[in-house]
Amino acid sequence: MCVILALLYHHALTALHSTTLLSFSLSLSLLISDAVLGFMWATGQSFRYRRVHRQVFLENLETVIEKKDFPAMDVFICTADPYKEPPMSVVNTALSVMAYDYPTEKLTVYVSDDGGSDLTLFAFMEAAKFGSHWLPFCRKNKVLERCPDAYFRSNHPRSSETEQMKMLYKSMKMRIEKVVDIGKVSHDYITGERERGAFNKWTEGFTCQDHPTVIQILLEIGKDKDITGQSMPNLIYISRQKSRTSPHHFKAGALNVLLRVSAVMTNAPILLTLDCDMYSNDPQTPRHVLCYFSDTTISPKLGYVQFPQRFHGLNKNDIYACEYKRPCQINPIGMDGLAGPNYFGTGCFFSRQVFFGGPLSFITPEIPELRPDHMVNMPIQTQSILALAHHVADCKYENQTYWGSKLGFKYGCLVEDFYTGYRLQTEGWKSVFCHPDRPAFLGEEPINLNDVLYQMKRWSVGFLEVAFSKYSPLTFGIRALGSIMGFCYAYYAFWPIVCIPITIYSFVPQLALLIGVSIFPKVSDPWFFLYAFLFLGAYVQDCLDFIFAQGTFQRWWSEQRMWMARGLTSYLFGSMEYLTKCLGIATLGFNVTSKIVDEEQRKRYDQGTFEFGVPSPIFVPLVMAAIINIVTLFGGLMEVLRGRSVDELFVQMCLAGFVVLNCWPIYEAIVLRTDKGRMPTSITLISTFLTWALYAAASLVLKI
Ligand SMILES: O=c1ccn([C@@H]2O[C@H](COP(=O)(O)OP(=O)(O)O[C@H]3O[C@H](CO)[C@@H](O)[C@H](O)[C@H]3O)[C@@H](O)[C@H]2O)c(=O)[nH]1
Ligand SMILES: [Mn+2]
Repeated sequence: MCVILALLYHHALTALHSTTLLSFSLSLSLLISDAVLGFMWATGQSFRYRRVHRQVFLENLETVIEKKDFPAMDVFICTADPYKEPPMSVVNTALSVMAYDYPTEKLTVYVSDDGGSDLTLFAFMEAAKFGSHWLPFCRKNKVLERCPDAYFRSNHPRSSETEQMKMLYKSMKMRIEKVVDIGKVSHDYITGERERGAFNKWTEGFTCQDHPTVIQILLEIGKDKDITGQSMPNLIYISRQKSRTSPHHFKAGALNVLLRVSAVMTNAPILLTLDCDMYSNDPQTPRHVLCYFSDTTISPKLGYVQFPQRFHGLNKNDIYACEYKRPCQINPIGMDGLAGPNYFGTGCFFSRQVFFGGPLSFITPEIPELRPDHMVNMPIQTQSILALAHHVADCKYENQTYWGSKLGFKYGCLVEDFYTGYRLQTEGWKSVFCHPDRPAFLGEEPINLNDVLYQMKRWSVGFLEVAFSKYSPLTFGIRALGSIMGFCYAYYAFWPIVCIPITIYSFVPQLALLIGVSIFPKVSDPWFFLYAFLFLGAYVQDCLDFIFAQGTFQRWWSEQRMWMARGLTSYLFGSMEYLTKCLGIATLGFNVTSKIVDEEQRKRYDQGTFEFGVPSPIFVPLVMAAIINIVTLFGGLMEVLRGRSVDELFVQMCLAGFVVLNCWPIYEAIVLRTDKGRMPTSITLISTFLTWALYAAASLVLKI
């Protein structure tokens, strides 16, 4: 803290004593940059005060609550587009939770299809049939991997029974993929009358933005049995009504419809929200959660139990730093000692109560059937229940209600998860971070750079929406949660503004060097040690934190590289998009991340090669930085060869050298590679031109 303050003081002093406009603006830009970095450092400290590691003792659970008293659970799975989120993968996710080691008659799986696609519905009809074989198979063989795809990919025991299962799985997969390929469910794929009826809703004029509600009960507790005669869990397909004239609030809107429909149909006190690609990797997970919900020392205020997002299929060095170790695994431990971790949007078990006001201030929903204490005592297929379910899924239902503001998941932010969790905590709810050794859920991350950067751009916009809303963590948050917890949320909400220092440090000292100005202290100057200390201190600490959390050095290197890259791309574009939104020029949308995998891309990804390929504008600032830094490095070397002292340019050259080291894959993609993932020539040309223009402008300013 002292060193950071000293540095800021140094910048302020140089700015005040500067004699020209140029040196004043240079010092000012450094002052702003370091102030932002200092702010991030300071708020980041809040994750270090009270770290808590929790452990459950599953063997004691049934001494506290008997199995017959286990609460019912409703699972929500969201999907939004059959072409970006293959129905086969959604089906796998659903099957993995349907097969939970939990009384099946207490389990309901709701699938929300925002894509309004008959392909997804078809896939789930197939899944319902396959499930009646899969569930008893898992129980009997005590299978750990209950996601069929993961199971058959893994090293499973071979027997005639598993082979038979595999055949069944493959034939289901083939049918689903065929239907998705053709793009429509043709008649020969539909077997029963009931099924045909379901597809009748897809009439002329049914589009994903404009269609009536579809609710289809695919499996019903008590009625549908698996092949051994045991009850199947409920499996319910929902595609809420959509209309071009009503806002649908993206995922938060979908979840609120699920909240209401499930209240009408099953009203389980515990809910699990899952993204369509996050399959369960451990059938014991609901029992872990019960350990917390039945712990009377924490339970009255316990709002949710969050599991970390963990991913499968990352390459060895995780080149795009998609493991998100810090936000998903390290920081929540720090928040757990305070009010508890933030909500990640997936892998989170809620108490239904939290969606109806604070722990001490219940807010009554419009109709009594939605109350969390309402008892459902009719079968879900009852006419009146179905009618009410359709009613609450209507796109106009929420008009003039508290949904999205005081009830349910909160609207108005592209990271509805972060915002909702934050608001729940400010209402007084606590949360718990549950991080067992065996990952409870495994998800997917994009494997090409463009998708990775745009995903982070969406988050950046969302974070800024929270940062500058009336619920800003720095004002409202600190008041409601206390300063340390408020800082934790501020750290995330203001995260995208690191684009300011990153952009400045990638261009300004370099341009200065190219026009011959030295802006950092000489090596012989005592202020130099300040720089050396801060740089080494920050990087070494960062690296150690990462490695102590079971990380590797290479993955840390990727992470710090992507931090830099995101600063120039996602955060920068996100901040600009947020600004244009504030000015009323643009409207924001939730672009679903594609989960489709191109085989060639997958191969390159597995080899650890960066994937550019598409001429995307988001690459431009990144390539510009790569170009200017390498030019600066050579320019600096020339200067030194011509006799200028290294002393003066040392810091600037080190900085350029460090960026060049990080940008190595970009130079490769521009110059050396010939595969489809190389840098598109148009991006290289545009970036070169813009870099040159920047340099020309900078030299012009200097002449004035
Ligand atoms: O209009 C929409 C848009 C998205 N989704 C679903 O939301 C989930 C997350 O979407 P994805 O494109 O995978 O976003 P990610 O960036 O990978 O997701 C992270 O960030 C989101 C917020 O931006 C959170 O909602 C997620 O839980 C979190 O994993 C998916 O299951 C989608 O099907 C909907 O249901 N309706
Ligand atoms: Mn996702």
